[in-house]
Amino acid sequence: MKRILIVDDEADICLLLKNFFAKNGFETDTAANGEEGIKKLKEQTFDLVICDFKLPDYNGLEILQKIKIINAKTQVIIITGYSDVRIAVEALKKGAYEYVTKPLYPEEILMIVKNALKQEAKSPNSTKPVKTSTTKATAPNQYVVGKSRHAQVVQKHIELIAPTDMSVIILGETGTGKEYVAKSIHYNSKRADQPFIAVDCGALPDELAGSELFGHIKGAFTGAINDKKGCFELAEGGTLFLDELGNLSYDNQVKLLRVLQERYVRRVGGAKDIPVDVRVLVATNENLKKAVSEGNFREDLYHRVNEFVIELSPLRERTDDIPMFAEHFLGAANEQLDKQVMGFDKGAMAMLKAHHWHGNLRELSNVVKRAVLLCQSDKVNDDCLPVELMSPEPVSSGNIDVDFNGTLPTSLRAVVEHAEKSAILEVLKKTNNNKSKTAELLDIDRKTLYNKLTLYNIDN
Ligand SMILES: Nc1ncnc2c1ncn2[C@@H]1O[C@H](COP(=O)(O)OP(=O)(O)OP(=O)(O)O)[C@@H](O)[C@H]1O
Repeated sequence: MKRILIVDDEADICLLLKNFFAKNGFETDTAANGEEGIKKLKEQTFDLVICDFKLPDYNGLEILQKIKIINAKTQVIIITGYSDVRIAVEALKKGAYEYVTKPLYPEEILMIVKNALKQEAKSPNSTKPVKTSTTKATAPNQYVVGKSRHAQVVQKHIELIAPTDMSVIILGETGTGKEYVAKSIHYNSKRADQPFIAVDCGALPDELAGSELFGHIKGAFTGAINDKKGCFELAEGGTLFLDELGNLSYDNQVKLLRVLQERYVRRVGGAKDIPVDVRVLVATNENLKKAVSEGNFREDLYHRVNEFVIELSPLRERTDDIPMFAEHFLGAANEQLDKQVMGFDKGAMAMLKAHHWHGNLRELSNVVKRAVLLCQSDKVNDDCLPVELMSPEPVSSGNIDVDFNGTLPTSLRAVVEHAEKSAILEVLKKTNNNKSKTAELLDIDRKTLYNKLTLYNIDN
């Protein structure tokens, strides 16, 4: 029986999840803070941890790091508020399996938990922060090109560059699809039948990076109990995708440059040069050029990998692509959740197009998946979308009408009331007169909202 640890300082959430997972055939335990969770993880083995991002003693990234040190095989799912999506994405980079946003829907977490545990069972090597991808996982028909001009240009570049052996730097914010582009280059190249190996250099601890990339021989360091191939050898004949290249230590940058120039690797502790034929694609969401000028990234390595650049725009700058991706994610979610949601109604699509999407396609995919899960009708409507999507800009006094038509207000109280009424009217408009959502966005309860509607003579 798989074992799950739930770490959350909200006793209700712990209890709800504990009972729900117990009913679904898991053995569960809970901890009210990070320290207690760590203690339990040291004493017992858990297959998976569901952990709140904001604990009284640790934040999600800190606790994630500690969990992975105790047992790198333990899958971690982070619970976060919607506004923390950017930090949650950071957690994914540091080895979390997935993040879920509040409010929690047990069915949604159950699905994620099952997938996480399946993946763990399938890949005995998952102790290593190395992701290997197979043809199946990247079937070209899952790749959406998009219809914006930007997407069309990117596609042209992929087609142009794929058949060559050139190194490519893929630039873009988190979740813009850099790894997808790398896979598309690989599967459109003559190396398509050979391995595609992805390494997240951002998740590689410095002391492990050399061995992960170049391999090691038995006895090279404490813990090197066997000879091990590195990613270059694993990718032989195929493509190696180095994500977050900017995070590689200077020392490993030197070694990497040597491999790229001389086309052989030497395992850590080894004396033999092993020839390698590997195409290297790299991605970064940092400004590598700036890192070079600041002396944090080797200029010679930068020039070596910079044979061609593909830059992916943030989703908010190519809103024409949103409907197509949303439909694609909807199809995937229908399949995964065994649902038959037909599409999005006008209001929901308008909200998707207006949102800022800090987490880009990854965030859109998660939002659509949850919407499909919650959807009770044939189309996704605004009720199924996170309330945060209702107000693309945070409600602030800057948005609120405080104009008294040139006359001076009679009292400070009148100013407050005027601002309050304007804020309520504005949010009601944005939510299509939905009282629950209006109250939620204004952070008041429904009763208070109704009192204020009466006070300010607002129709309801
Ligand atoms: N072209 C595409 N077609 C379909 N889905 C895509 C495409 N590009 C990205 N996605 C979706 O967006 C998610 C994030 O993509 P990907 O991992 O490639 O982004 P990334 O830029 O490499 O992210 P990070 O910087 O965080 O590593 C994918 O899991 C997939 O669901």
